[in-house]
Amino acid sequence: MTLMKKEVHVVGAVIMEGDNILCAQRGATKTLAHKWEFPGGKIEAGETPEAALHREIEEELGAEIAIDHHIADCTYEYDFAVVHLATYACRLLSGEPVSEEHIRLAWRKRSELPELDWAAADWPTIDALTSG
Ligand SMILES: Nc1nc2c([nH]c(=O)n2[C@H]2C[C@H](O)[C@@H](COP(=O)(O)OP(=O)(O)OP(=O)(O)O)O2)c(=O)[nH]1
Repeated sequence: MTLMKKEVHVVGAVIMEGDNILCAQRGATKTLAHKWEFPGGKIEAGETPEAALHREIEEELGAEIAIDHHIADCTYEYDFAVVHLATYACRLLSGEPVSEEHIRLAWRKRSELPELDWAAADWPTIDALTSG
C-alpha cells in the first residue's frame, strides 16, 4: 500500500516597497530549517487564499497589506508533505513588519533574491520576479 503524503495549500505574500521585497528566514527548529520564504502560511478550511494571506500577515508581522495580483503557483513534494504554494504581490498598508515567527526579516532588491537559500517551492516565484 502506498501512503498518501499530506497535501497543504499555502499562500505567500511578496511584499514590495519600491524595488525592495520582504524576505523571511525560517527558524532552526522548523521544517525547512533556515530556508528563506515569503511570509504567509496554510489556508484554513473554508478560507479564501486572500483571507488566509491577510490573517497570516497580521499574525506573523503585525501588519496590514493590500493584495495586488497573483504571481505564481508551484507544487513541490517535500519529504514531509506536498506543498501547493500560491504567491501574491502585496503592499504594506499599515504597521512596520515585526517578526513574530521568523528568525530574520530582510528587504532585498529583486535582482538579489536568487542569492538567498529559498525553500524549493519558492523558485518559480523568484524566477517570475527576476525575469524580464
Ligand atoms: N509561508 C510560507 N510557507 C512556505 C513557503 N514556501 C514553502 O515551501 N513553504 C512551506 C513551509 C511549510 O511547510 C508550509 C507553510 O506552513 P506554515 O506557514 O503553517 O509553516 P509552519 O512551519 O509554521 O508549519 P509546520 O511546518 O509546523 O506544519 O509551506 C513560503 O514562501 N511561505
